[in-house]
Amino acid sequence: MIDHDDDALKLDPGFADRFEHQSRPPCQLYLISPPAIDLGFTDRLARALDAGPVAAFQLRLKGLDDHSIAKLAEPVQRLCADRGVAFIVNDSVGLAKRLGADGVHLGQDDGDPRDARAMLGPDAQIGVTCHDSRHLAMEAGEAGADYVAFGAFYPTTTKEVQHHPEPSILGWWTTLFEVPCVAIGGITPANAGPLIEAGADFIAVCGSVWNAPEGERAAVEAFARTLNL
Ligand SMILES: Cc1ncc(COP(=O)(O)OP(=O)(O)O)c(N)n1
Ligand SMILES: Cc1ncsc1CCOP(=O)(O)O
Ligand SMILES: [Mg+2]
Repeated sequence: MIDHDDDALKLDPGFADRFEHQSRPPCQLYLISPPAIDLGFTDRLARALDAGPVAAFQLRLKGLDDHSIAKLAEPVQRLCADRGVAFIVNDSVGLAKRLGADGVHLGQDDGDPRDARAMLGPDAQIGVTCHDSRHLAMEAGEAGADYVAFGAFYPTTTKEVQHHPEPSILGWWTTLFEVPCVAIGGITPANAGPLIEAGADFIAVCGSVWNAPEGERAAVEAFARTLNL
């Protein structure tokens, strides 16, 4: 078992087998939906996805029940599928299953990744929020997460946050583990550099794309330049 003291960082032997020995693919963009959308959102999403490489899109609609989200999801999911972008559902394993999504993102109160795996199967992408905690990240890795997410690195108005990791947590993770890590929270084309250099496998972004004064197309183009894509 993992020692519950972050400073001790003791790993079980099985998990240690997943130590990193190879170079990693370049950092990619993970786009998160605005907290609320309407049926016209697909035009904006198409502009964003056509502006540069986007590895994954997360449907994160807070305050709606699964049935309402399912109705909004259908054209969004089709658009992602047409462009080869992984479609990830936030919070709800049941909704991810119902929609046949590519994966689900789980916060610390959104359920156990092992239960999600049992419901969604081996091919599902399961991500887990780990805030600023090495311990939570190792727990998520042990539980079979496909990525761990650290944040919020920068001030954000998209979500009330209590944890602010240093970029060095990304380097620590990538030095030790193969499971990809996602950096999130207030990331813009202008401030993403230190997170990419520290080792983020993905940068997850919301407000800097959907609230960009110059529009979502220009924002994704700017991220593509920052990422050298
Ligand atoms: C990629 C990614 N990282 C973190 C989160 C936050 O998840 P959670 O802590 O469950 O908070 P809500 O997003 O549900 O408000 C995320 N959604 N995606
Ligand atoms: C969902 C979430 N989890 C931690 S910060 C955050 C908000 C990300 O949105 P933004 O890119 O606008 O800060
Ligand atoms: Mg959540």
